[in-house]
Amino acid sequence: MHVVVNAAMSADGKLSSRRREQIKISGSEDFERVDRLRADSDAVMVGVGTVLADDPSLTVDETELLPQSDDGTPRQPARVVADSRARTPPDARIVDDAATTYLLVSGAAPVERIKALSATDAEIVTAGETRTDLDAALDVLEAAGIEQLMVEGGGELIHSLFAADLVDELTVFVGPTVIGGRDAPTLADGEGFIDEFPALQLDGVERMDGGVLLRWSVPVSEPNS
Ligand SMILES: NC(=O)C1=CN([C@@H]2O[C@H](COP(=O)(O)OP(=O)(O)OC[C@H]3O[C@@H](n4cnc5c(N)ncnc54)[C@H](O)[C@@H]3O)[C@@H](O)[C@H]2O)C=CC1
Ligand SMILES: Nc1nc(O)c(N)c(N[C@@H]2O[C@H](COP(=O)(O)O)[C@@H](O)[C@H]2O)n1
Repeated sequence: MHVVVNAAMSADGKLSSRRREQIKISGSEDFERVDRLRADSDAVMVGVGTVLADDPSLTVDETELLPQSDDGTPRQPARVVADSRARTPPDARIVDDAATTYLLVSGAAPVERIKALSATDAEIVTAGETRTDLDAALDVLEAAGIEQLMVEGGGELIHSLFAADLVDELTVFVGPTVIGGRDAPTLADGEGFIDEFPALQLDGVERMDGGVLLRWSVPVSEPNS
């Protein structure tokens, strides 16, 4: 599986405000690029923090970019939520019938939450005891035919993916604004690294929407000899 993390951040590295409300950082050119990246991916993933904050649909707007299903309708990429305790609301847009949705829960998810979500069309994948085991869960997705996985955030999930060495590419739009706030989400939150910081290779820099798009890849780490 190829994992591409994509996000938009302010010039000071924030994904949204301290109120955790979605902020429009990208301009039209970047949003069109994101739409194409979604269309080129087999699935689009977020953490449940993003679902609770933004209620995203994660669908492709330009449906001409999509392949056709057997019934002739455009086939949207699947949606994926890392959701250890099954906190996704059953009426969230991400579990509507626009696309297949996988909810990656852990063994700690309360039975009544799982029951409520089982009434939606979402497929529930259990991996990990108290927190979603991303390595194991991504293996399940790969077995289901997901070869390119796009991850849109937020900062907790992105940190965990780097910590588990699961990221292949990182694209970041850095927009022309300052959000500030010590508690505002950043590109990689979680506990943070104190050594063995993930290394990146810069593959491209492009001016866009008054900001800049940075394309990074994650070099394959050499096994210890
Ligand atoms: N500017 C941008 O491109 C984007 C901004 N955002 C913003 O990010 C914020 C949400 O980000 P966060 O609060 O960091 O939440 P998040 O979206 O990263 O979700 C974190 C949650 O995912 C669940 N989870 C399950 N397994 C996990 C694992 N192994 N590792 C980490 N988390 C796991 C946990 O419940 C955890 O609390 C919102 O304010 C949203 O607007 C989100 C996506 C894109
Ligand atoms: N790429 C990008 N640029 C911005 O300026 C943003 N605010 C975001 N936010 C993320 O986009 C997702 C919303 O998806 P839908 O449009 O509802 O499909 C969600 O994950 C936001 O946090 N992204």
